[in-house]
Amino acid sequence: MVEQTIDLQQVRRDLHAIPELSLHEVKTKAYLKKLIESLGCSFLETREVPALPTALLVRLKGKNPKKTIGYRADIDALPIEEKTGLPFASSHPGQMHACGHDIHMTVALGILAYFASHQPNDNLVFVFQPAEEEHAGGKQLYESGALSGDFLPDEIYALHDQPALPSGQVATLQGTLFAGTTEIHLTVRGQGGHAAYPHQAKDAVVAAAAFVSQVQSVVSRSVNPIHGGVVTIGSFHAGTIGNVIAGEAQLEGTIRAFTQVDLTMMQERVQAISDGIALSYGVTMDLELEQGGYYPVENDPAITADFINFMAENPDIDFAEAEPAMTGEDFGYLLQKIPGTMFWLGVGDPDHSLHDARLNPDEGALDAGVKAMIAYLEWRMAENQQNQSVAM
Ligand SMILES: CC(=O)N[C@@H](CCC[C@H](N)C(=O)O)C(=O)O
Repeated sequence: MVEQTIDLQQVRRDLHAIPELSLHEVKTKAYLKKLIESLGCSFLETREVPALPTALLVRLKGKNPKKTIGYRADIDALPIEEKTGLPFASSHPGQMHACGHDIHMTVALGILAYFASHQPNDNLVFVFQPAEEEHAGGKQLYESGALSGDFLPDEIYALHDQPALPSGQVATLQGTLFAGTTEIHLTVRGQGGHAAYPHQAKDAVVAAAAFVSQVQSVVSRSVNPIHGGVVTIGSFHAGTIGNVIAGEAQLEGTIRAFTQVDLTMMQERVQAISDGIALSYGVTMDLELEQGGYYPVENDPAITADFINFMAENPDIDFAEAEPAMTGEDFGYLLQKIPGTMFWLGVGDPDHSLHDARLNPDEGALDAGVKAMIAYLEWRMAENQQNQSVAM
């Protein structure tokens, strides 16, 4: 029987009300820090990350540590105007926890609070990571060297909420769970002019529109259909008024695939299309393809087999095998460095997807997620104790 030592629903609502964009998670970090300090735990220490000031690492020293187990929660929000109408909706205009990172943080805090009052056998390191949605905070954190010494986990876990799954359901798979992604940042520069004299201008809207249309052929013509892939342009800004030809257009997008080989090939195709547009439309295409922060999320085979067996065999846990998804996650970068498992936690809102302004996760999932992870970690640590004593 696991008793919650913090009010999960209240914590989630507090965090939901103060969403902050990637690398600006100042209030969020202050909230996390205050709550963690209020636990008054004698075997808890925190580590700051000067290179990534909104990150926070927390270590619980184990009673008889054989391993250090990591648990990561991302803490940033999205530039979306919330449309849930909830009483605890975002108090920050144009910013929303529409990807459920408020849920991620609350589950992490629930696990942390439990082990702060029930000292674990192994060391536990909680990673509150900024900038998952953009700027590859996981990569930045790792490269800063903060996950080192006592704070370097032997294995690491993280969840992502999933509105399409029933509330509280845990789901994952052995192998690649999420795609690798590359952000697209494009500025098209032409020559503005009067709408009536297109021959004297270089229309950035027409060139950018051609780019948007032509990159659709990358997935349909260049990617093996059995492999799958995504090219989405999610943002397109240009022009000021209907009778002026725009001289500049700004586009943002994302390229996704399940393997680095496909991702690299797709990047090359997007680059080639961009070069071709520059030539044929007489514009400058300033194309930036962000590299390396969002690797495919590859679950470690052995650790994930143990995780799946435990979850599937536990009668108190609703477990399902997951299908791979085209979502990206910079936890994929951490999994390249530290073996571990990422899993979905169902939050039962099938009418709204992640990144929807109306997303309203069921809060019952918080308790289920915390209990499932506590049960798993206790079992895992007991196994570690046993295995180490047999080996000695
Ligand atoms: C789970 C989720 O929604 N993650 C984001 C990660 C963004 C990756 C990167 N910034 C990109 O846009 O390619 C997602 O959009 O899948």
